[in-house]
Amino acid sequence: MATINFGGVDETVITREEFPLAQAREALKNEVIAVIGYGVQGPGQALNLRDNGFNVIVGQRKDSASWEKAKSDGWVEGQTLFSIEEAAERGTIIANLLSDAGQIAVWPTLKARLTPGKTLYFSHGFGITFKDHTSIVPPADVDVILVAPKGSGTSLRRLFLAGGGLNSSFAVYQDATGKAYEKAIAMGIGVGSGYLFETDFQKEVYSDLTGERGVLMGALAGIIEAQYQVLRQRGHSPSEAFNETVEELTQSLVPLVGENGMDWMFSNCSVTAQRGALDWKGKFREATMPVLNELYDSVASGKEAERTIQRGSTPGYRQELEEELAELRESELWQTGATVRKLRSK
Ligand SMILES: NC(=O)c1ccc[n+]([C@@H]2O[C@H](COP(=O)([O-])OP(=O)(O)OC[C@H]3O[C@@H](n4cnc5c(N)ncnc54)[C@H](O)[C@@H]3O)[C@@H](O)[C@H]2O)c1
Ligand SMILES: CC(C)(O)[C@@H](O)C(=O)O
Ligand SMILES: [Mg+2]
Ligand SMILES: [Mg+2]
Repeated sequence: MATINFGGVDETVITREEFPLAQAREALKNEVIAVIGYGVQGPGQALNLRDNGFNVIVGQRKDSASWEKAKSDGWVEGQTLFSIEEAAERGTIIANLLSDAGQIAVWPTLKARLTPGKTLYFSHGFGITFKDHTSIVPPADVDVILVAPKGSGTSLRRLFLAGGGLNSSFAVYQDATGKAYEKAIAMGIGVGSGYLFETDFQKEVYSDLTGERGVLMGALAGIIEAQYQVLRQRGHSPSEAFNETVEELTQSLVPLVGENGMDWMFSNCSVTAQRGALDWKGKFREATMPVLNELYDSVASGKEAERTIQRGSTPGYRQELEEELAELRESELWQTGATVRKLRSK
């Protein structure tokens, strides 16, 4: 644990130096970690845990595409790859990495195998926080912990392979054994996190749902569409509109922000750009603040959870999502993007 000053505010966080991998392995040496679900976060966490030397098994629906993917990632049927029921039976830490809506249908299966002293692990505060909608209420004699990597499972794995890590939040909801806190931190290190910051289940889900619907995904996609449309309507070519909206953002400016902050990116642009961007930044902030507050209210009221569950438990929903993503992919904007990406190396 170290107290670190974040922009003037002290926070207690855990770094990999303070809680090294060897300590995490020692803390979980008697545990069998059953990763249930092999979608996006499942593979990232299971493979990182396995490569970090933990005792890991995977539980997944048989005869699904994810079952085949697990096999091709080296999980062996009957040894490290099982049905959900069998993995939950064998696991002492049950890592519930099913989709948030899918967790509802599978909950009775997991609950029946959560014998005293076991640990229930999540990567989202969704199921527990919105228990009025999910009915996920763990038995009192199990530990309930959370590690939520702040990024895609794909990036978690890629960064791990490159020697880095995604920062994760962690939380303890229920400490039946007195060891829940240590287990949560050890799991955080095991899955390949960068630094770990403490939260609670409600704060995790409120911030996560806001972030992904806001700046990280929803607002990003929306503002890109708006600027592209304005440029196209004002007579600019697809190439010009796309480069000025997306390609430059991803290839030049956001990497500079990631490297050394917003002012660093600004200072690597012309003074003309800096003056204009500083003048317009406030307008964008003020214009989006009401939308972001509306979004937060929608999350906190449970409306977003209700919709996630309602849509996510509708048969054919994955197909519906695929169709919406295909529509995005086939739009002029993103078709232009595909062409621009092909031309990158030419
Ligand atoms: N996707 C990410 O990178 C990411 C990042 C941080 C946290 N999370 C959280 O991690 C958890 C897993 O997310 P994900 O995106 O990997 O999930 P996902 O949508 O990819 O689904 C994971 C697995 O759940 C299975 N599944 C869904 N419904 C099922 C059902 N009824 N019965 C049996 N299996 C079922 C699917 O086959 C799939 O293999 C969620 O709580 C999510 O909020 C995800
Ligand atoms: C990767 C994200 C957006 O951070 C995660 O929250 C998710 O739900 O997939
Ligand atoms: Mg999320
Ligand atoms: Mg997230």
